[in-house]
Order: sequence, then structure tokens, then C-alpha cells
Amino acid sequence: MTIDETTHMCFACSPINPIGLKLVFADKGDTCVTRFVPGPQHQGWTGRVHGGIVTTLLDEAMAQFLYRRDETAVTAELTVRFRIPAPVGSELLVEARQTGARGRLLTLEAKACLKDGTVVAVAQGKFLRVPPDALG
Ligand SMILES: CCCCC/C=C\C/C=C\C/C=C\C/C=C\CCCC(=O)SCCNC(=O)CCNC(=O)[C@H](O)C(C)(C)COP(=O)(O)OP(=O)(O)OC[C@H]1O[C@@H](n2cnc3c(N)ncnc32)[C@H](O)[C@@H]1OP(=O)(O)O
Repeated sequence: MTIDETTHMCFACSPINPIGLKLVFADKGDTCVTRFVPGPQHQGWTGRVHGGIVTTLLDEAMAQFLYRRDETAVTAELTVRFRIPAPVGSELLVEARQTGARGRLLTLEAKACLKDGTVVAVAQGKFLRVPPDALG
């Protein structure tokens, strides 16, 4: 599946979505990685990044892992454990890897860490393969 990079508006990864996170991904070994510095506009409780934003980072890293390997799949289930509050202004390193595949079901995990390696949040994701034309 090929996405038109000039028109897609994904909140997480589009370079042209004006309110998007504009994440850029790379493959590193058997993982897919990105970095993000959350700003004050991404907070929930004062000084802490909104959990939905952290969840978006984890979900998108897993989806990108699959997309970059020519899988067309959607998030069917997502579990996130928030270990510590993510501070606004501190870079988050996010990485995702695949943990299994059975029929249409693909399982992945992702984690978000601070630069010193402290784990902020971890996620388990289940993705279901769908026909490429189902994703527009
Ligand atoms: C890799 C994805 C593409 C990513 C592209 C990335 C970058 C490209 C650049 C730009 C693209 C722009 C945007 C990027 C977009 C998104 C990235 C983030 C990812 C998301 O944000 S994505 C949105 C949220 N997501 C949804 O919007 C899904 C809504 N939902 C559905 O679309 C259906 O619900 C579906 C398809 C999931 C299933 O529907 P269905 O009708 O096809 O299948 P059905 O329900 O019959 O299940 C069949 C068999 O799977 C089993 N099964 C089902 N669910 C299970 C579970 N959770 N655990 C264990 N087993 C499960 C059943 O038990 C059954 O098993 P059995 O066959 O044995 O009976």
C-alpha cells in the first residue's frame, strides 16, 4: 500500500496536518523508532503530557512498523501502562516491535522512554490485517 505523502492527513505522521505531531519514523534493527518532544499544547495535568498523546505515539509506532513492512492492518486492541508521568519538554524515544502473528492477527509491543532510558509507558497492540482498499 502506498500513501500519497503530499495529501495524507494522519494526526500522528502527516507532515502537512497543521495540528499533527509530524512524527518521522525509521527502522532500527527489528524495531521501528521515532522521537518526539511534547510541548505545553500536549499536556493534561500541568506539566504532564496527556495520556492520549502518549498512547498515540505508541499506537502510531506499531502501525508504522507494519506499514513499513507492507502490512495493511488496523489497531483492533490497545493496552497501555503508564509507568511515570511524561514531563512536558522532555524528548521521548519511542520504539515498536512485532511479537507475533496468527492468521489476520498481528501482535506488537511499544515503549516510550526518556533520554536516560527511564521507561514512561509501554503498550501491547493487536492489529488485524484488512484489505488495502479498506484503508482508502
Ligand atoms: C499498518 C496500518 C496502516 C498504517 C499506515 C501508517 C502510515 C502511512 C502514512 C499515512 C497513513 C495515514 C494514517 C495512519 C493511520 C493510522 C495509524 C494508527 C493505527 C490506527 O489508529 S487504526 C484506527 C483505529 N482502529 C480502527 O478503526 C479499527 C476499527 N475496527 C475495525 O475496522 C474492525 O473491527 C476490524 C477490522 C478490527 C475487525 O473487523 P472484521 O469484520 O474485519 O473482523 P472480525 O471482527 O470478524 O474479526 C476477525 C477475527 O479476528 C478476531 N479479532 C478481532 N478483534 C480482535 C482482538 N482485538 N483480539 C483478538 N482477536 C480479535 C475475531 O475474533 C475474529 O476471529 P475468528 O475469525 O477466529 O472468528
